Amino acid sequence: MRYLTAGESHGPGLTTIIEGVPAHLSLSTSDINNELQRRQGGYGRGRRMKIEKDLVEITSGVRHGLTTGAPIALSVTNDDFKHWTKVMGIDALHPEDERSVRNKTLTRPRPGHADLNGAVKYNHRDMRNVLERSSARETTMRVAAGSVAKKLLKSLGITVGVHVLNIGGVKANANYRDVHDLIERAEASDVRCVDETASEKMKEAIDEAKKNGDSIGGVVQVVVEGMPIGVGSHVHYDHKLDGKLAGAVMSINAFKGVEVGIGFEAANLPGSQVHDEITWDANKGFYRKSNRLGGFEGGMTNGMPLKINGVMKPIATLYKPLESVEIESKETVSASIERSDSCAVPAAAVVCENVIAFEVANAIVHMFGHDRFDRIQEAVERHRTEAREF
Ligand SMILES: Cc1cc2nc3c(=O)[nH]c(=O)nc-3n(C[C@H](O)[C@H](O)[C@H](O)COP(=O)(O)O)c2cc1C
Ligand SMILES: C=C(O[C@@H]1CC(C(=O)O)=C[C@@H](OP(=O)(O)O)[C@H]1O)C(=O)O
Repeated sequence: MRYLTAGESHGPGLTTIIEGVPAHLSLSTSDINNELQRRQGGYGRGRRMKIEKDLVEITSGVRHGLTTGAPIALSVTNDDFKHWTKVMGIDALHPEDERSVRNKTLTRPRPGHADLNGAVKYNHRDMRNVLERSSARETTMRVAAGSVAKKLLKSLGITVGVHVLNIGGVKANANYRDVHDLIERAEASDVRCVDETASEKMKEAIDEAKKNGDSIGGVVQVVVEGMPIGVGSHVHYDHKLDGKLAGAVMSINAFKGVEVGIGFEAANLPGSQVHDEITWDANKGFYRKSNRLGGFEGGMTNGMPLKINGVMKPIATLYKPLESVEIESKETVSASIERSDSCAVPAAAVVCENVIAFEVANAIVHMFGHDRFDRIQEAVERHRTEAREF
């Protein structure tokens, strides 16, 4: 499976086309809308999310509630476009609209954003041409594509959840029974954190950053339970699933690092405290007593829950802006200020969950490869039985 996205932040709307989704998978608009709604929420979001009501339109690839095997095309309207019709118009600029466009022209690049690099690359004197596409508004469609993958995984008994581990240095005590408990508790929290005490402190940290015209980042953790053993590959670098997941996480706006299992902590510990001992039981087959390696060995799943952490840097647009240079006059100035979130970690957690779901589902379709979802279901069940009896 693969997908492309298109759309500008304040343009008419956003689109994705997903190719390779097997036929006969049950899929409804509400499966997608539920995920889109989750992405819009979370403490620390700015005013934009009050303007938008992200609702998907499925325009191909689904009939009578089932996928057909054809490309699935999804679109979401930008409700904010009505305030931007002159600035973001598709037709050639009309002279009487020039003033409105000039008012929104971006010439003071924001450190930490794509503004300057994109402008030099494409020779844009108005960096709005860069901002509009580099904006995380695009993650709406990544979540839409991921929600189709999540539906596929759910139908195979695989559950994906996410929670926030750290916001601005406030760390959560990440105790949960299983992924279902994690989901219930994280979704009940304004910051998607299972630790109620830490949730309150995280909210205070967000308020404090906002008050100071500053921003904060954090760490999110995606957990995937129910994975069959051996998904991914040890034989080709580009089929190693942990590598694919790391790439997917790093491709999210503002994500600067990825950890699998205990991640960077492995550098500080001896092997005896890192590797997960192998054990066997007549009912379960092979399993591990611990899960420090986050469900991966040799680029493949080992049957334990997948645990992937993503690190998000603080939001780049600052209401107390950093120093920059005006690109025409070359004068030292304060960077441009755009309406902004003060912390998007709880929202970005949903993006992280969905991009991971897409890669995991893709690896499953690759391994159990069929055009028909019912055949994939049978093949996964057979594989689970064989693994148990191995
Ligand atoms: C869900 C989400 C919301 C974001 N909201 C904002 C925002 O309101 N303002 C901002 O400057 N950056 C925001 N960002 C981050 C920027 O999009 C990101 O820093 C920018 O695209 C540059 O990419 P890079 O940080 O990966 O280099 C957001 C990111 C995500 C994932
Ligand atoms: C629109 C979304 O997030 C936007 C991401 C974003 C950025 O610079 O990445 C900047 C802000 O855009 P605006 O200036 O229009 O408020 C966020 O609101 C969204 O997540 O749907």
